[in-house]
Amino acid sequence: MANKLIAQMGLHHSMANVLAARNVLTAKDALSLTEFELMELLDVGLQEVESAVSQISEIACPPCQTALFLLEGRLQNKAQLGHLPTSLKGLDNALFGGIPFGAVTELVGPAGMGKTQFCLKLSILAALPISHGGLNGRVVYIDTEGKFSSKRVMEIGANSFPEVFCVAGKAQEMAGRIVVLQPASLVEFTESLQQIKLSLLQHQVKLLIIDSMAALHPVEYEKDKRTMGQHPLGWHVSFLKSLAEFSQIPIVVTNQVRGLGNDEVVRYLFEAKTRDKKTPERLGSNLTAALGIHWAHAVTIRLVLEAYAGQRFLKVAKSPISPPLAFPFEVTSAGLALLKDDGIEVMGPEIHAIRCEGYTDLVGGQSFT
Ligand SMILES: Nc1ncnc2c1ncn2[C@@H]1O[C@H](COP(=O)(O)OP(=O)(O)OP(=O)(O)O)[C@@H](O)[C@H]1O
Repeated sequence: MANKLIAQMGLHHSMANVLAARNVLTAKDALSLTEFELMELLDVGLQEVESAVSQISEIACPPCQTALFLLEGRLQNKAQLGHLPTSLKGLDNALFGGIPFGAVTELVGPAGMGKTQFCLKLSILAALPISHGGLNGRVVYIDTEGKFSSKRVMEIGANSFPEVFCVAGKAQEMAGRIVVLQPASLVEFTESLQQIKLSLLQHQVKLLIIDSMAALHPVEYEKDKRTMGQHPLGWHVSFLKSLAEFSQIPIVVTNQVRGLGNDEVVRYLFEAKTRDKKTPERLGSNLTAALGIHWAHAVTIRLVLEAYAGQRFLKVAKSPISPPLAFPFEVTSAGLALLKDDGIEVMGPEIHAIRCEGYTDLVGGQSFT
């Protein structure tokens, strides 16, 4: 509620314009200032400020409501709430439509498992015309590892949506909607995030991707977290959550895995028969998501991509609406493809690779908090 936009609150247009001109955009921006500070900043009288503050406060603090009221409201607003369909039928069914708007969704898994492939496909889906199941919007893709491949975007697009990508000029139009930022450091990444807040609304951005978040996480922190104090990505975690709420778009971030008691992020090459000696023989309970528990609590949906017995699986590991399901998948020239649309309920010990910190793990409902 603190992130509710003042522009959508029905204030008198002269007051709304003055607030916008002074960059007071959300309820939080306005209510963090005293009335006298607002008078000074906006150059208006006390009465106007009091009336605006009272209207903003009333809207920002909603009245009590019942579960029935919420249910009825949700049904009515279902179309507006929205999801970005992933084109993976089983996953979309499990998530009631796809990647939800207004929330942070995380893809976690070892290197080479397909997280970037999934992100590229999601970018295409967000850029596609609505008539083809897309969102007809722009995408901001923050590529912290320098792995973004336009060629692969074209390949996935042409193989998944030939009816769009094979029309002259359309592939270029779709690719032109994906804005790629490649920050070279955590400081640059922080600056990019601060700058895009307004652009998301102004430029019809329908999806924000950060691939990968773990690459920005300083390794020294994991070695010495007791003495280093605050989590280095603590601000980013809160900012992304509020950005998702504020912009009502889906935010997708990737995270890697590391060995327990081992600071290095695990590199796992799915095709390679020979593995790094440090990599556990079986991707078992020795792996954990590279960004720790603080991060795990901030994401609304966690999808784990992992391999077991020579097969890749996509698991819904954390979701407020879906049971823990696993879908076998492969990466094809058209991107990720599920081998089965019916998810396997993963409560038994048969599939488990990555510990999910901060909530119930898929293995036998055991909690690792
Ligand atoms: N053109 C293609 N056709 C089929 N499969 C492909 C193609 N390109 C990539 N892949 C598959 O995608 C995998 C790489 O996936 P991806 O780059 O998404 O990994 P990742 O999980 O993002 O890794 P990292 O954590 O290092 O970023 C390769 O192992 C390969 O199996």
